[in-house]
Amino acid sequence: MTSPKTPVTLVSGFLGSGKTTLLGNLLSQTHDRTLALIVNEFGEVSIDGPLLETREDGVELHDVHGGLLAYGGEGDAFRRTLRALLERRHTFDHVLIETSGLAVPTAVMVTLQEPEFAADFVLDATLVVVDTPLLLAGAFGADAGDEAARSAARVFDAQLEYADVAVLNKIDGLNDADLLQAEADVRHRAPRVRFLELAYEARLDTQLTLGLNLHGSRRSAAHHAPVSGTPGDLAQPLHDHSTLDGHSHGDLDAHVHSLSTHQHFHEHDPGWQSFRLTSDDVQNVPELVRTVQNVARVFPVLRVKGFVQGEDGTRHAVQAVRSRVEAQPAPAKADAPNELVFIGYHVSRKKVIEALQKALPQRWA
Ligand SMILES: Nc1nc2c(ncn2[C@@H]2O[C@H](COP(=O)(O)OP(=O)(O)OP(=O)(O)O)[C@@H](O)[C@H]2O)c(=O)[nH]1
Repeated sequence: MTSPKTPVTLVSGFLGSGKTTLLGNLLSQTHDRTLALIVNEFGEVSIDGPLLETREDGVELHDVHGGLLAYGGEGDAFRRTLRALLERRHTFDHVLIETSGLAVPTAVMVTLQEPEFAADFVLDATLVVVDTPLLLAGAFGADAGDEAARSAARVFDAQLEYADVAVLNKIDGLNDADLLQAEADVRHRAPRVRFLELAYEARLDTQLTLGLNLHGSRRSAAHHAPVSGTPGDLAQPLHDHSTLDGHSHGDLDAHVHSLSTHQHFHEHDPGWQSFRLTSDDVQNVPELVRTVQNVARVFPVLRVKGFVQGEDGTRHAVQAVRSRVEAQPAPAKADAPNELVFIGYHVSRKKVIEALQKALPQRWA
């Protein structure tokens, strides 16, 4: 008897939308199944891997950093990882894949449909994590001011297009009117998204996230049962299932068709660049936070993340999404460098170094 296919959930979402935070919370909440996690980051070093590594025992983490999960290049690293997972398929129940904030999930979807993998893995659902305050602020508007914003809008729209579930994240400070507006925005931009979920403080309901079976060939009406229990009005299914057309996400064959006709989405806008800076000095963390904030205001830097050693000896995780910067104590790690990864659009490494040099006594290079 052949064993059932292992479900795979894809988690996409623009840079800094909260994918890693949501996954970290999901891992610590999920006790009824064993998860394998593949994380892909844009940039030459992994920051999310270490953040997730410390979370939970019994989760196997595969870090495919260095670019976008896509055809060729990193796509081969992804295939190698999938092959490694295939060999130990009996040791976990579900695979979660976090794609980079600049990736569109189609490349992963296509790879899962290759004969080598399709016999053992099945796409469960594709989630897109939405930075709701940024959406409401118009940061992903097609008519947004600069080229960086327009490129961000294109990536975001392509991520929405292939999502089954849109997760409205970072909603802690929002009121009902904001949430209704965000729902309307998502509905308008992505009429094929099937479900909206609200993630309060980056927490998702496991029942509404894993095991949705939205792409399996033996789907039944029953698989929607848990979704009907979604809390809150906004979390209702966006569509009557019967109204979905053949091009929709509801059917494996339809997907093959739609994916192969949309391969151009894999082409990555070369304007997006990342670089890593390091420092040998201990850092005045509040001062560093202020400086990173200024850098993000002055330069087209949309994301900064890394770890630094504070003057009091505490290691901190630094996270910036646009000019919103925070530093939180992180687990100590001997000999870990002070490192910050900057991701931006046509951003000059040299100018960012100069700006840090000007504002801080510590040397970054
Ligand atoms: N206020 C608030 N902040 C959040 C929430 N979720 C995530 N964040 C913060 O947003 C920042 C980015 O979160 P990540 O989880 O690293 O985002 P990501 O999508 O994995 O980022 P990339 O992998 O770089 O694209 C961090 O500073 C988080 O603490 C939330 O629900 N509310």
